[in-house]
Amino acid sequence: MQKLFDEVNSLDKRCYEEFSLSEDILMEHAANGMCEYIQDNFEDKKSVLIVCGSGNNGADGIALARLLYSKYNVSLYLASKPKSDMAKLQYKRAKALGVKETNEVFEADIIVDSLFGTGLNKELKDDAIKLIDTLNEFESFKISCDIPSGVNNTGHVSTTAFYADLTLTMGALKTFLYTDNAKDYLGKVKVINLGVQRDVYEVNTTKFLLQKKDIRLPHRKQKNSHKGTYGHLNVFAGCKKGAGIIAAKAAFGFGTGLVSVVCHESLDLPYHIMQTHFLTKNCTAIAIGMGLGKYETAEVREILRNDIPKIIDADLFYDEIVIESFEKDVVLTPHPKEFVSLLKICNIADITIDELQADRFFYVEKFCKKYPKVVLLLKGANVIIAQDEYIYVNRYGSAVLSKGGSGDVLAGLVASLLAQNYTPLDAAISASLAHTLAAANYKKNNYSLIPSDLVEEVRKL
Ligand SMILES: NC(=O)C1=CN([C@@H]2O[C@H](COP(=O)(O)OP(=O)(O)OC[C@H]3O[C@@H](n4cnc5c(N)ncnc54)[C@H](OP(=O)(O)O)[C@@H]3O)[C@@H](O)[C@H]2O)[C@@H](O)CC1
Ligand SMILES: Nc1ncnc2c1ncn2[C@@H]1O[C@H](COP(=O)(O)OP(=O)(O)O)[C@@H](O)[C@H]1O
Ligand SMILES: [K+]
Repeated sequence: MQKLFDEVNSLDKRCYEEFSLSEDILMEHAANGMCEYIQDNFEDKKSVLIVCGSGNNGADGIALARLLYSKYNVSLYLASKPKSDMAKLQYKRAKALGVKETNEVFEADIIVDSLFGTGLNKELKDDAIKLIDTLNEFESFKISCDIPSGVNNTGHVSTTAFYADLTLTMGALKTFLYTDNAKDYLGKVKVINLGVQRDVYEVNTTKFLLQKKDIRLPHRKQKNSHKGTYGHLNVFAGCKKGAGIIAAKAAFGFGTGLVSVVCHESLDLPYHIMQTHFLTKNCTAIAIGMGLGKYETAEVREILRNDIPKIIDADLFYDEIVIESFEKDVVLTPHPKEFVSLLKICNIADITIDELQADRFFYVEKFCKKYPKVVLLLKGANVIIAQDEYIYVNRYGSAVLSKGGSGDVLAGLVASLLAQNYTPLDAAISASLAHTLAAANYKKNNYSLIPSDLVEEVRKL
């Protein structure tokens, strides 16, 4: 796991106050980090266009121009006059050296976006939009300094943003880089150390970016075991039975010893999945919500109130009886539309999907503050998993998963680990990683995956 921070100003401040570093030293390291990347990856004399704004993000860019000067063919484009003290100082230094300025942007080998960083505090004006759109048209290798310009400090992109191939972010990873809206703009992300090693710069946090190594697969250590050792999952299937059946198959392939589909009607199930009309006695986890038309409210209420760990999905996010489960061991897996409904049912917020997506972390935190026992897994291009004040982000998913049924597979994977005695939080984290890493292993193309392919890939992890 890597640490995430909502803001890094306080971390910069700590460097000044506790380590006697200065703004100049931090900025020199920021610029030097970018310079080193360019030197390590591009031959001498390549053309580098550095596009700078008026604040310290621009100042980083101007300092970079100085460091690259003479080894590379550097052009500085000032979108606005240097305004911050550091920008003025860096400009004076660059000028003294003779760094070339240009009045027009062009398709250089490398473009560095130093327009706006953490200080983007209002809507982009027309000239900035036009500039960013022009830069985006170029085939150059594009580097964003700190943050792709146009992504704001909640991770929202309201008009446009710079499409980076690489974001060189300063000091530490910022939480808001990992919203769905920012995902297309980031490119690869590397952290640049600012005068001290990253682990010194960073402080304690409750927010983390998941890494592949954080997955815990349900490997079996016990030799003396039987199918019951690995749990009995009950998946409730209602009117849209397919959803429950996909989840059941995914769960079986991910290690659960016994999987039953609970349905009042007779189903045609694969031979290894059992059918039951009511909850089984030895049930160790429940998956409920997917396509759940036919169940009586009283029956569902009773299930939600029992103490068996459960994962709740889909239809139940439109029904306030879901709240019955919030003091129990539960994982909720809404997609954004379902989460908007959940927020409303829970009297937390009455917002649109766009409003949610513009500030995903804020609403997740609001929900978890009110229901600290619940594990919430908010689906999306970047999945957020949260419990109480802890937040984990899974960035490994891709558009290959944008298909009906992908969510049902995820529900099955979470359920499988719950049935095998994982805590709700561990189940959500490892299931989400398995889901996205399996999708990434599907190599045919990025459009043809179907749920059974995904289950196959999960089985090969
Ligand atoms: N602190 C440190 O030690 C270190 C800081 N570092 C670097 O500093 C960056 C933060 O710098 P920052 O705070 O100066 O903000 P920045 O992103 O340059 O933007 C502010 C400028 O943009 C302007 N502006 C804003 N929105 C606008 C809009 N829509 N349209 C037009 N203009 C707009 C705003 O104008 P104003 O609000 O004043 O009118 C102001 O002039 C950070 O991302 C990192 O790269 C690193 O070197 C490491 C050490
Ligand atoms: N562009 C994407 N990038 C990453 N993950 C995605 C993307 N599109 C969809 N997903 C993932 O696919 C799953 C879709 O779930 P959902 O919308 O509930 O589907 P369904 O209910 O049809 O099974 C979620 O886990 C979501 O995070
Ligand atoms: K930038």
